[in-house]
Amino acid sequence: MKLQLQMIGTGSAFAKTFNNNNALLHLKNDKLLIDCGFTASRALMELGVPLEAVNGILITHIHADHVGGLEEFAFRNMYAFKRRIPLFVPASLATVLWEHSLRGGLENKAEGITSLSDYFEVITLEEDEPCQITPDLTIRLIPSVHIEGKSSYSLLLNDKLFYSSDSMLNRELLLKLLADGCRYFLHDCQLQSPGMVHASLEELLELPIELQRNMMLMHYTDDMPAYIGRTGVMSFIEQSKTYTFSLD
Ligand SMILES: O=c1ccn([C@@H]2O[C@@H]3COP(=O)(O)O[C@H]3[C@H]2O)c(=O)[nH]1
Ligand SMILES: [Zn+2]
Ligand SMILES: [Zn+2]
Repeated sequence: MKLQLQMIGTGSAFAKTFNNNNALLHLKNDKLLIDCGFTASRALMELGVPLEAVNGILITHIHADHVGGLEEFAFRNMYAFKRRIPLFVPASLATVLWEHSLRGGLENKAEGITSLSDYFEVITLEEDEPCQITPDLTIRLIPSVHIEGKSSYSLLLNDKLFYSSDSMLNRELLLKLLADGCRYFLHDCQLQSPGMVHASLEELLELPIELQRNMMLMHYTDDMPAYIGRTGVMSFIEQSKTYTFSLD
């Protein structure tokens, strides 16, 4: 299948000239948002995509640039669109997402609203088990190394496209995926070393060239333009542009 992927934002958590690093998948009958940060609804509006067109959301981990927009989606789906859309959440994060992030704004005991399931059709995803999202798209959660002691996940789409979300570099994993036939790698990239909780450009430039050839960089800081031409054969994925990936 041909996957149409549009980054509604490609910025790091604190970027101001780029939106939060969130992706919109334009599927045959669905629009699935991968992560929903605090800039997501404005980014969609600027792209001319009505909030109502998004009929599924997948969350990779609990940082505001990945979940900070969920409250608006919850309220608008409940009160304006009167529907519950699927929310794909890693099983390890389902309780935490409600208890530690969303409950403060969304709980309304007077109306009997006490859980995430009141707003969304919560579908929990298990690690390393492919989940059939649509008839022609599966997504597998791969635990990522991001913040010690906090669960976070990278994604593998149809075994062909790796989407790191937020992760430090895991060279062995990337090499194994490449050997197993993965064709595209979208990786977060901290332009200045050290990468801290992300992969740094310096580390990514040390990967075997056959991996770098298939690598697109995302989750970058505002000074990204100064790095154009300094990423070897790797390219920056551009905010707003729709890319087509062949996942057959
Ligand atoms: O132990 C920590 C925790 C957080 N941070 C910063 O906060 C940001 C949160 O979103 P992010 O995961 O996109 O990027 C993170 C980093 O920029 C960090 O440098 N070290
Ligand atoms: Zn992030
Ligand atoms: Zn993060």
